Amino acid sequence: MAFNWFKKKKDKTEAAESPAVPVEEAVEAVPADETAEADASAGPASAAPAAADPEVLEDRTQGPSADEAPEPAQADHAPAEKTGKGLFARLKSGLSKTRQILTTDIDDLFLGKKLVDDDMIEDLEELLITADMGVGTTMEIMEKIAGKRSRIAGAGELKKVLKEEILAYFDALPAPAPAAAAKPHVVMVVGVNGVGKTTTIGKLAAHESRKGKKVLIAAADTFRAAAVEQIAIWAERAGADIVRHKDNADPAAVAYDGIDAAISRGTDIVFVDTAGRLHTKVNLMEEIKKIRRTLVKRLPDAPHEVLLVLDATTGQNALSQAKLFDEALGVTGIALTKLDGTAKGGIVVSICSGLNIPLKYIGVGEGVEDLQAFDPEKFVAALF
Ligand SMILES: Nc1nc2c(ncn2[C@@H]2O[C@H](COP(=O)(O)OP(=O)(O)OP(=O)(O)O)[C@@H](O)[C@H]2O)c(=O)[nH]1
Repeated sequence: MAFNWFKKKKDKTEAAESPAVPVEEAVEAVPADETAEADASAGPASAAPAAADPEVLEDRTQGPSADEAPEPAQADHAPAEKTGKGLFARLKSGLSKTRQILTTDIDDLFLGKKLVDDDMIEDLEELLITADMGVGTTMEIMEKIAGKRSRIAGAGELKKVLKEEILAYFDALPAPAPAAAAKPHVVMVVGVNGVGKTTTIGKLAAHESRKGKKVLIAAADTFRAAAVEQIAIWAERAGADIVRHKDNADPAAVAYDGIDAAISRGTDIVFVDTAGRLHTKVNLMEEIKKIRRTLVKRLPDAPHEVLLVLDATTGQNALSQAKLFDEALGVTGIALTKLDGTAKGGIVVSICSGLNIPLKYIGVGEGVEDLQAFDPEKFVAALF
């Protein structure tokens, strides 16, 4: 069976294996103009913590389960949604652009047809690439589907097979390392500018606070003045402490003081915000590495997590960024934001198949409850 996509396979494999995006391009993925003034108004003002649902962000690798967690510290926060259904609805709505491709467009493939034919295989391949599953992953999935084509009668069955294949990638992921039972537990948050680091920290802080944890944020993104203001608002709303210095202070000093304060105050968890952009991008990694070394100086086993924030709308470039940050810092987990703003939600599959780093959180909107612990089953269910 010589399908056209098989003919194209060699070219595509070569394309997939071509050098990744150059380092500088990768760290400069988000044009400065687009995000330079992603100011405080984009943060808590428009995305005030509303839901007091401890399940929203249950981190499957650490701490007590949502059920075991103490009552939220801030009972006055009116829970927007208490049920898993509400969260799932949010997830589903956040993934609607990608679902349009994977559901509606697959339904369309079968218009006037009952069985999978060569044209359909070709069109499906295009759909998966469009959804940003990545060339290599798409080709693997297509091979499996081509092998099962005689058993696939109708769009429903095709989607079922696709779901199974996608889940197989998630199942093959390494189990996240068990969280260190350290106090304070230090999470260093990194990523290029504008991906959503500050916002993600705000959401995580709100979540931890609601679980009754004492949270401190070290505002070490001293490069962008608005970032400190933005994180300060999130901290206040989350009931978290904040350690901040003057604009353009040494970020490593802020990080050090943050850990220092956390130790003396008996803080449970510290989030260290970092800048995503410097005057010279060459120095970016050096500065972040310095922050890491400084954390170690004050607390030898810190940071306990290095959470890399990636923006789903940057597509495959996110993978290049992940490799770069991993080489420099040893990334322990990924938060993938802005899945709601893209039809390229297949990037989740690319990340899980192309990197050996657990995907811990996904962002499907700007609200606190829209940052969710990544759950493969729910994700796939929401996608189709
Ligand atoms: N739609 C949507 N927007 C998001 C999501 N996560 C973050 N954002 C928005 O992305 C924008 C940038 O977020 P920030 O948290 O400021 O990004 P940052 O990485 O801290 O930026 P720098 O400080 O410049 O490095 C803000 O407007 C956020 O509200 C998400 O999951 N969905």
